[in-house]
Amino acid sequence: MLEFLADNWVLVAVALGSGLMLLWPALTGGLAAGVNPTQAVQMINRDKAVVIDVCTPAEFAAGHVAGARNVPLDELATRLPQVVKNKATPLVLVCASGVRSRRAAAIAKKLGYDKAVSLAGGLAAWRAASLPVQTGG
Ligand SMILES: O=S(=O)([O-])[S-]
Repeated sequence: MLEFLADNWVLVAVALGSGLMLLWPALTGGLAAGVNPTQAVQMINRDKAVVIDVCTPAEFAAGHVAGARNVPLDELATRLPQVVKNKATPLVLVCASGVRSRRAAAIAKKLGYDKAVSLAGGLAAWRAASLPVQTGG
């Protein structure tokens, strides 16, 4: 165990870091920071929310929230209305760690998607919560 920690201190540091990032929204407060993975799952299951991954296609192929659609951030404004026609649809925006998805949620709201939220902590938080991740385009 100790040997594992010593050999894999980078992994340990990343795990601690992502743990802190999970806490961060709670500390900084509010929905502006986005929803946590549990809240996102509830939105998906209960409200039939659509998950939009705003990463690049390469990042998306390497791993994404199961069932997510890929609309890279720089194409969001033009492509989102084609991908999700009904603006009343709840959206969960996801990226690697929550920075781009926050911007994406703001863009989606401006486009009229009032129920757009960002997954705080991004795919890292999703993985940390042991939720399903898919690979491939
Ligand atoms: O995915 S990220 O924009 O948070 S680095």
